[in-house]
Parts: sequence; C-alpha cells; structure tokens
Amino acid sequence: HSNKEMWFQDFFPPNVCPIDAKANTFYGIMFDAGSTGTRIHIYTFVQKSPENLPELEGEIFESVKPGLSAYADQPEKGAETVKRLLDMAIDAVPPHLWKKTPVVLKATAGLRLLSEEKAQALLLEVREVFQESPFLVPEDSVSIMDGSYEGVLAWITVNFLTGQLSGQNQHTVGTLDLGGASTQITFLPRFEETLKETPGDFLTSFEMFNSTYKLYTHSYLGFGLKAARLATLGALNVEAVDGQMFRSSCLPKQLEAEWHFGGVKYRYGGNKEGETGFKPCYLEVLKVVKGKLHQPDEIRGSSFYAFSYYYDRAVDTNLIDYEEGGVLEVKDFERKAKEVCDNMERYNSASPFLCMDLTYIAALLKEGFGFRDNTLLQLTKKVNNIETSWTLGATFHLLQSLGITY
Ligand SMILES: O=c1[nH]cnc2c1ncn2[C@@H]1O[C@H](COP(=O)(O)OP(=O)(O)O)[C@@H](O)[C@H]1O
Ligand SMILES: [Ca+2]
Repeated sequence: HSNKEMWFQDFFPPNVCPIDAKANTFYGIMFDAGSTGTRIHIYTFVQKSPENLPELEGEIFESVKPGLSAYADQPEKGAETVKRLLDMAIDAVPPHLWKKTPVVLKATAGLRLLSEEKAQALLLEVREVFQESPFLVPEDSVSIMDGSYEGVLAWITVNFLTGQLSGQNQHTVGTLDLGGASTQITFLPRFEETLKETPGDFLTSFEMFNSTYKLYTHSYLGFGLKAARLATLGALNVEAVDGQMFRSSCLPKQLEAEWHFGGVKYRYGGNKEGETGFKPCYLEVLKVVKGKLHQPDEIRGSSFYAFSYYYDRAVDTNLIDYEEGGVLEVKDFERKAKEVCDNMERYNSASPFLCMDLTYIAALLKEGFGFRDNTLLQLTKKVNNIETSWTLGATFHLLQSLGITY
C-alpha cells in the first residue's frame, strides 16, 4: 500500500494509533433499480491495516417507490428519483472522498421486461444524473444486470455476512430471492451428481476473495411475486389489457379494483359467482409453476436463506417478527395460505392479494423448486445491521474490478 495517510502506522501498534481509523475509510454507492422500487446502498469500509482486507463498517440505505420501470414513458422523471437518492450520498460521503467513491446502478427484472428502447432511454437519463454528480463514474456504471449475477451476488452477500467466505470451514448456505418480477435460487452444489444433472446455463463460476465458486444459480423472469399475480390472473403478456376484467378464485368474491404494474393498468376482481378459497386458488396457481422450473435433487433436504417477498409475506401474516426474522418450514407457508384463503373476510383489511401471494409462495417452493414440506428456511432481512441484498456482493465485485480493494 502506497497510501500516504498510512505512514503513522509504522510507528504505532494498531491499537494505540493516535489518528482515528476514519482516515482509512472509503465508500461505495450501489443502486438497486428493482421492479417495485429503487434503492440506494451506501457502504462504508475501513482499511484498518495495509496487510488486511478492508472491513465493512456500515450501510446507509434508502428507497423510493415505484421503480424505474413505472417511468417507462417519462424517463426524465424516472432519473429524477435516482437523483433525489443520490443527493443523500452527497450528504453522507465527506466531500474530499467524492471523487474516489464509485457510483453504480444495476437494474433487474422490471427493466428486463420493458422494450429495449424504453429501457435504454431510462438508463441514458440515469447516466446523465451520474455524470453530473461529483462521484467516480466507472465505465458501464448504469446497466441491466444479467439474471444469473443477481443470484450469485446475493449468495455472496449472505455468505459473506454470515462469515462463510472466510476461514477454513466454509459451510455456505443457499439463497432464495423473490422479487416483484423475477425470482432467483442459488447454492453451491456439494455433490458431483448435481453438476452432472444440471443444464450448463444454470452453473456459473465466480471469483471472490481469492476463491472460485462454481454455483448453481438461475433467475426466473416472470416468476416474481407481482408477475405471478398477473400470470395467475391470466394477464401476463396479454397485449390489450385495457378494459378487460381479470378474475381469480384467490381474491375476495366481491372485489373489483385496479392495479398498476410496469406502467400498465389492470382491472381485476374475485369470482363473483364461482368458487373462492385455498383449493381452487392452489389449482390456479399450480398452472403458473408446475413443470416450469428446474428441480435439483440436492436441495430437497438442505436449508436455505430466504428474503425479499418471502420475508415480507411471512411478516404480514405474523409467521415471523419484522425485526428478528426467523426459521420456518416450507409447509408453514401452505398452512398460512389455507388460513387466509379460507377466511378472506377476516383478512380483508390486509392486501386483497394476500391469499394469492401466500399460495403462490407455497406452490413455488413445493411444486416449482421441489422443496420438501419440512425444508427449513431462514428468513432474514439484515445480518449485523446490513441488508441481505445482492448490492453488497455487487459492491465487492465493483471495488475488486476498480482495484480499490480485494
Ligand atoms: O435492500 C433490501 N433489503 C431487503 N429487501 C429488499 C431490499 N431491496 C428490495 N427488497 C425487497 O425486494 C422485493 C421487491 O423486489 P424488486 O422490486 O427488487 O423486484 P425485482 O427483483 O423482480 O426487480 C420486496 O420484497 C422488497 O422488500
Ligand atoms: Ca430485487
């Protein structure tokens, strides 16, 4: 390390160093342009000694709704939401470090589903916001992320935060992310069999912290929670949705309402005359997932970390505590789905989609991925006060590629 600010460390043992470690603080700014919202993660790192890896010290997190894709026809307004979040970083990062602090935005499934033209117009406006900011803007700093990276980077985040990527005994954990428009499953296969049975495009090699990991990962576009609502309603990929009424047995009988997603307005409602409740709902949802996903044998018995909408819906139905998270079995989601779907009047103050969402999660886990009823899920929002999001893995990767660290 040729960092001049570090000269004093040669004279003092680290624990009595007279100058605050803050001298060696640096920052990384990562935007998550998700289908339902845009989020900024400002990470703080401290390089405590030149020979050790920098340590993650903290995170500042803020989010806005809706996501960029809702501004498909007003890209400037979309970029304005990014600018407002970036103003937070101007306050958070000391001015003398602005020029050294990289800023990157990666968009996920919301933009993947837009037309190329509309997506590019949004990214162009965001690029301008970045160029006008005082931060370090690396090449290709605004892009749509490849789905396979989304899973890999979330896996890196969770396994880093739980201490599995350092030391000798690495017992890595698999991760499940359920977004609005897409969903990811990622794990490190332990059996040779799994590698043999898995299609090549489900395997990705990734280098991080001087190790190479060959991961099983896949992002299913259109299988996020909100996309699944549309698929269940039969409204996904329908050209002229205007005026059409989409009905489902997963919704309260008398319900009729409107819903905006990805810049499109949908009318939806309950089965006024027909059936409602868990049984018909499960059959409806099953059509969306059955036989559509690859089922690796290896995962049936192993436990996974689950976050995003898995977490949110478990909180909404008191399966877990919002702050604490918790451990659930796959069958807990099915039990809750039955309870909600068969008593929709009792739950009508919550989202009208609660029955459909829980039923979808149960079906996705069991019939989609092929998990057993008693497979354990560790529901986690934060580890050591850091959000379990692909953005941390992406920031490590960014710092590594810029040669700033790692
Ligand atoms: O930093 C985060 N920490 C925890 N959950 C997050 C974070 N960012 C997004 N989420 C969750 O992601 C879900 C929404 O998915 P998103 O909008 O990212 O769609 P996408 O991944 O399909 O593009 C919500 O459950 C939201 O709570
Ligand atoms: Ca996401």
